[in-house]
Amino acid sequence: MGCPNNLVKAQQEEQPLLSFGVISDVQYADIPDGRSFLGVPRYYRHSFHVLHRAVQRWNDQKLKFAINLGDIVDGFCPKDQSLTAVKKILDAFNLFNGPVYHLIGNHCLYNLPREKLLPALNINPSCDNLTAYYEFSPIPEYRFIVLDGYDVSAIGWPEDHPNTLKSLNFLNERNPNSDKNSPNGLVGRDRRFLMFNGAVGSDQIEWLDRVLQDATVLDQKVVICCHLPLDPEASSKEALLWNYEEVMDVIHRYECVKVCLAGHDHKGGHSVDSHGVHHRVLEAALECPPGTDAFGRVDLFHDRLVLFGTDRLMTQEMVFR
Ligand SMILES: Nc1ccn([C@@H]2O[C@H](COP(=O)(O)O)[C@@H](O)[C@H]2O)c(=O)n1
Ligand SMILES: O=P(O)(O)OC[C@H](O)CO
Repeated sequence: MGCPNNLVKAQQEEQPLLSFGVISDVQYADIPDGRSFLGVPRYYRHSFHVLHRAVQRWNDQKLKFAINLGDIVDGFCPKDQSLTAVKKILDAFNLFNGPVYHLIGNHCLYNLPREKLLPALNINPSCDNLTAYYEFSPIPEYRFIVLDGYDVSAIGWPEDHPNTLKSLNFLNERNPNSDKNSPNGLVGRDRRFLMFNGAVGSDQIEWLDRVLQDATVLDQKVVICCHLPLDPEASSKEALLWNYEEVMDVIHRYECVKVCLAGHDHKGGHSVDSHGVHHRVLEAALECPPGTDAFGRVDLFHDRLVLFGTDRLMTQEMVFR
């Protein structure tokens, strides 16, 4: 685990309020190694071993919970094996001695429809509209908000669902390519208008606003989790949430949001935005060559959050404004 000396010292001096585990983009499939569209190697079978080692480490460290930032299975997984692959990954997560909070990603939705995926991931079991946003407060000082970045998207909903039709219209107006996953010709932040991305819908925006009001009243610090990154400085433009500006406008109305965690953009990244909010995109488990890892432990303090990364997942201290 790479860990600068001053962080080791800080860790020895002060006990965190709470520690939890993080991992993103396992994208497991029982298929040979491959590459991304841009040629980056992807190790579909090895990612299972990365997850397995993560869970062992989290148990050794007695972490209170874990967050999976999405994409547990890959879109190349043969569709008759989707359920088996999801079960294999969830069995590995279930070896963790604590709750695991899951986010959905585009690759999850390539494999299973929401009505199968959400119960499997124990997301919103009592919710009948198949949305995947929720919140939890593991200690009184902190609130975690999980956003559903595919709330409005052209994947994961039935073909004739209003969300699918609305999203296809949205993409047609912004991306002239016949392959709506191609950013060819799109410039700057407009390169995010791709089929493998999505948006946070209006109901979810209103809900987010209400939760942030409540957190403010309770004097809680907030960590936002979304599979899709929310800040262009932390991520490739191609990976951003379609309406990241709208979501960040809501977040910036409040002082309580300190950190946004994301996945999707496999190389990872970090930025501090104009309001002092940290954005940390996690390096993908899928892109770890055999024998290497990408997972982490996060320590929460009153004035900062420290991510201790293993191997390819970079260590990051995020001091609050
Ligand atoms: N620069 C790019 C990136 C992607 N695409 C398209 O998206 C698909 C998924 O990309 P992966 O990196 O996850 O393999 C890919 O098959 C392309 O259709 C693209 O066109 N240009
Ligand atoms: O996880 P994928 O395969 O959808 O890839 C997403 C891209 O890395 C976003 O830039």
